[in-house]
Amino acid sequence: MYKYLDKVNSPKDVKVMDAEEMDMLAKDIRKFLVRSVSQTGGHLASNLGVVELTLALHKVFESPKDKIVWDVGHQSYVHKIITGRKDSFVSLRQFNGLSGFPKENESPHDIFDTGHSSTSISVAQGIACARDIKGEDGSVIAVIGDGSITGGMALEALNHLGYTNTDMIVILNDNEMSIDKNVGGMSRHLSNIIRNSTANKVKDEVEKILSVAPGGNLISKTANKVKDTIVSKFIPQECALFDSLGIKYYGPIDGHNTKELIQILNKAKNKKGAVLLHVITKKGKGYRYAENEPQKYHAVSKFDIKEGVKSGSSKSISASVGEKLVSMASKDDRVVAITAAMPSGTGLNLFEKAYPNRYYDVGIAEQHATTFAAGLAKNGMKPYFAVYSSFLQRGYDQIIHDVCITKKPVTFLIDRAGIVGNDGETHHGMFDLSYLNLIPNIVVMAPKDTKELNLMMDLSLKLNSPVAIRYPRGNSYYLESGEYEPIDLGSYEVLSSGEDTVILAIGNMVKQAIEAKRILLDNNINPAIVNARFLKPIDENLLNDLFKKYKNVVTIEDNTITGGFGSRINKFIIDNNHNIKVVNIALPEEFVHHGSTEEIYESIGLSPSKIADKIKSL
Ligand SMILES: Cc1ncc(C[n+]2csc(CCOP(=O)(O)OP(=O)(O)O)c2C)c(N)n1
Ligand SMILES: CC(=O)[C@@H](O)[C@H](O)COP(=O)(O)O
Ligand SMILES: [Mg+2]
Repeated sequence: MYKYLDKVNSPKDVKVMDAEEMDMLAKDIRKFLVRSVSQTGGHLASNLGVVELTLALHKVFESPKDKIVWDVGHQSYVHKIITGRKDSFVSLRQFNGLSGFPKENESPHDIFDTGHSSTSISVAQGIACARDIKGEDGSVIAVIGDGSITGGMALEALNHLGYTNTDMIVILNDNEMSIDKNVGGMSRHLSNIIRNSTANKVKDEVEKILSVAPGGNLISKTANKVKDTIVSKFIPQECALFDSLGIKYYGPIDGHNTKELIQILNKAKNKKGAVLLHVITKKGKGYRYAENEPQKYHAVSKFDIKEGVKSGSSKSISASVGEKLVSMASKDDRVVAITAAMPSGTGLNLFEKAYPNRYYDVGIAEQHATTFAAGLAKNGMKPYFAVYSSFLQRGYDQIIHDVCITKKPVTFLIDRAGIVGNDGETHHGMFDLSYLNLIPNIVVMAPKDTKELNLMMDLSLKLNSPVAIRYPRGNSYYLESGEYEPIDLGSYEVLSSGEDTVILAIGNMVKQAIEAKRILLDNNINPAIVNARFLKPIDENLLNDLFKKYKNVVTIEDNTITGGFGSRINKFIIDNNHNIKVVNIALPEEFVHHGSTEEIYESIGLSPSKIADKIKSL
C-alpha cells in the first residue's frame, strides 16, 4: 500500500536510504499520518511539519544510543512510526492503545515521557551531563518548537546550557506557530532571523573559510577559541542571542530539504559544545487544509479527509466562559483576560476580539501569567487567568507566593479539570482540588453545569480575594431549565432528599450523581443529592444538619482521592464528632491512562453505574 513506508520497521531501514528515497518515504508518511489521524483523532499539523526532520535525525543518529528528546511530544508520531510502532497506529490515543506522547514504557526509542512543554532542553542537558560524568559517548538531541522555547523552563535551560557548554544539540523547530499564533519577543526575534536569512550565511561562510585556514581544524582548545572569537565578530545581530548565551547557532535551515538537513546534522554531530540548529518547517505540510489552518489541525477529532475538519454545532464550556467574560468586561472595565498560549482552547479568543486592550497572551508561561495577574490586581484590575488545570501546576509557587499570601483578587478559570480523555496522564486535571485545598485565602468552586459556572463568575467579580473556578473539558450542558438563583459564598444546594445516604458531589460529578441515583431508584435505594459547589469555604451549617440526619455520606469528585474535596469533608466530620459512615469516591492515587472519558470513568469507578454499585454496597 505504501511503497517506501512498507519497507520501514526500524530506524535501520531509514539509514540505508538516500535523500531521494527518504523524500519518497516522507510522502508515504504524510499520507499515512492523514489517513491514520483522520480515523483516531490526534495531533496532526505538527507531525506533518516534522517528517523530513525526523527522518534525517534517524538517518544521522543511532537511536536509542543517541538520545532524541521531543519537547511536548505531540510531534513524535513520525518517530513512533519509524521506530516499529506503525502497525499500532489504529490504537493511537485509544484506551489501552498507543499514547499520543513519548512513553518510556512504550519503546526504548522514547527517551523521556512528555506532554507539558519546554522540558526537553533540561532533560537532554541532564542526560548529557550524566553521560559525561560516566565517561560514556553518544549524542543527545532536544527537539523543541518555537512556541515551547518561549516557556520559562526552556529559557532557564538555555541559560544553564550556555554556561556548561555541554556537548549536545538543540533543534529549534520553528514553524512560526504555537497552537495559535506564536507571540512574544522571542518569537519576534526568531522571525527576524528568518527574514534576514542571507545575513546569517555570512557567519557560515566565515566559519567555512576558517576551517580550511591553517590551524582552523586543529582540535586544540586554543585554536578553536581563536576561531570562535573570529566567527563571533561576523555574527549578524539577528542571531547573536544564542551565540552570546554560549550556544553555537546555525540557521535558518530548510526543514523540508532532506539533503541540507542530513548535512547540517552531521556537522552538528561532530561539533564540541552546545549547538542550536534553527530549522524552519511548515506546520501542516502536505495536507492543504492543515497548511491553511494549522491552528484548527493542531489537535483534531476524527474527520473526513476530503472534507476536512467540520466545526461541531455544540458550544464548548470554554467558549461559554469566553462569552461570559466578554459580557462581564462590557460592564466592568477592570476585567482583564490572560492566557498562556491557549486562546482558542480556553475560549479567550473571543475576548481578544472584543477587548484587545484588556487581553494578554503571555506565551507558554503559566508562572509569569500568575504573577503578572497578581501585579494587575495590585494596580486595581480584576484579572481572569484561563488555564488548563494540569498546566497551572507550573504556576503553583506563584499562586501561593504572589496571589494567596498577598490576597490578590485574581480569578483562575481552571479549564480541563478532571479527566480530559485521550491526551492521558500528563493532561488530566486531577490534582487541582488537592493542590488548592491546602492554600489559605483562596475561594475554590466547581459548578454543576454551565449556567452555574456563569453565576460563579459573577460571584468572583464581587469577591475581593483569590478565586478558582474549575470546570471540565467538553460541551456546555445544563442540568435544569429556567433561571438559577445567584450563589452565596460557601452555599451548597440540596438537589434531592432521600433516605439513609446523602451524596455530596462537586462540580462535574453532580451530573454523575444524578445518573447514579436514577439507577439506584430502580433498586429501591434513594440517596439524597447535594451540589457541593465549594471546596472552600464549605457549607458548615448544612453539613451539620445533613450529618445528623443521614447514616452514610458519599463524597464524589473527579480529583485524586488524596487531599481534595473528600479529605476536607472527612476532616469536618472528625472535627465536629459526627457519627456517620463515609465513603470517598474519587480518582485513584495513581496516574490515569488515556482513552475516552467514559471508558476511563468506567475503569476507575466514576461512571454512574460504578458509583451506584458502591452506594448499593453500603
Ligand atoms: C506547560 C504547557 N502549557 C501549554 C501546553 C499546551 N501546548 C501544547 S503544544 C503547544 C504549542 C507548542 O508550540 P511549538 O512548540 O511551537 O510546537 P508546534 O505545535 O508548533 O509544533 C502548547 C501551547 C503544554 N503542552 N504545556
Ligand atoms: C499537546 C497539548 O498540550 C495540546 O495540544 C492538547 O492536546 C490540547 O488539548 P485540547 O484538545 O483539550 O485543547
Ligand atoms: Mg511551533
